[in-house]
Amino acid sequence: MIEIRGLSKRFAIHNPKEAAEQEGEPDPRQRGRFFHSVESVHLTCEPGQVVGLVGPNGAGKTTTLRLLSGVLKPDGGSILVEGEDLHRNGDSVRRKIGFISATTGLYERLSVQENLLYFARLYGLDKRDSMARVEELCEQLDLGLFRHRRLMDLSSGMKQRANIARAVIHRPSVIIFDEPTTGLDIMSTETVIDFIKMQRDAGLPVIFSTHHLEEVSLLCDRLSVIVQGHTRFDGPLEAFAGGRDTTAIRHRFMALSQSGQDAALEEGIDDCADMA
Ligand SMILES: Nc1ncnc2c1ncn2[C@@H]1O[C@H](COP(=O)(O)OP(=O)(O)OP(=O)(O)O)[C@@H](O)[C@H]1O
Repeated sequence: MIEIRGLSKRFAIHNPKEAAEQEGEPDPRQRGRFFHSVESVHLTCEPGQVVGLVGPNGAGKTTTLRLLSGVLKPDGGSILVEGEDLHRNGDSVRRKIGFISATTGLYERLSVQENLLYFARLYGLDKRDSMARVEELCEQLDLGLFRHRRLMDLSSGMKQRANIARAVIHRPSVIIFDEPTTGLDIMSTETVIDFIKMQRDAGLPVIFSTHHLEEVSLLCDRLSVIVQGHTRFDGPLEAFAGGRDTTAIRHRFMALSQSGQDAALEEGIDDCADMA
């Protein structure tokens, strides 16, 4: 199980004066020398559940997932993974996590198989187990035909599938994927969606961010909506829009995004009354 409570993260602004003088609506998250990327984020994901993390551009999804993966350190709040505090037991918790984002990458000059074997060795898998794991993941992610090609010779969809294989080579017990299907064609998207379902069916908690509400409707048990650094909804998908209808989810999402932005501008934000 993953539990995030009251998470916050701010970044120092390179040029605070110039940023404050920019044209357009001022961003209420810029205060003094800091930009408060994540201000109050809550999220729960049980084993065998898929949680969709959604929000407008710049809402704080990637920052949240990077905090959750241990890549960034929070300024406040807590992250518990299977009852362990990420920032007290960093190494042990990070080993439990399979994380991909736009910045996690592979060695371009190595083949898919060479990359996977390299990362398997880093995680301490023995030779036979590493090979078995590579076979298994190449089959699950439909990479068999490309496993001996160098990364630099692959399309972005194939690279993303190889990237996912790398993220889970060590059999993590928690899956965190940042926009796993962005830029993928229909076939690759299907492969990634099926892979997420496989992880869920194996009893793992899965959190992924997306802009595709059809994926939310198809995959998610719970939804977490972030607007301007604040969680505005965290609960079962059914409670969000009364079902799985994509149009209803879209309407509710649009309304929540607008009211979240208005609330952020007015300051004094209360956490969402919808939270279940
Ligand atoms: N290192 C950083 N320094 C300063 N600001 C940052 C930094 N990282 C993120 N931000 C800001 O924090 C806000 C949230 O960024 P984040 O990437 O988490 O949003 P997001 O919800 O993932 O957006 P998108 O949907 O566009 O990917 C943005 O305004 C971004 O510019």
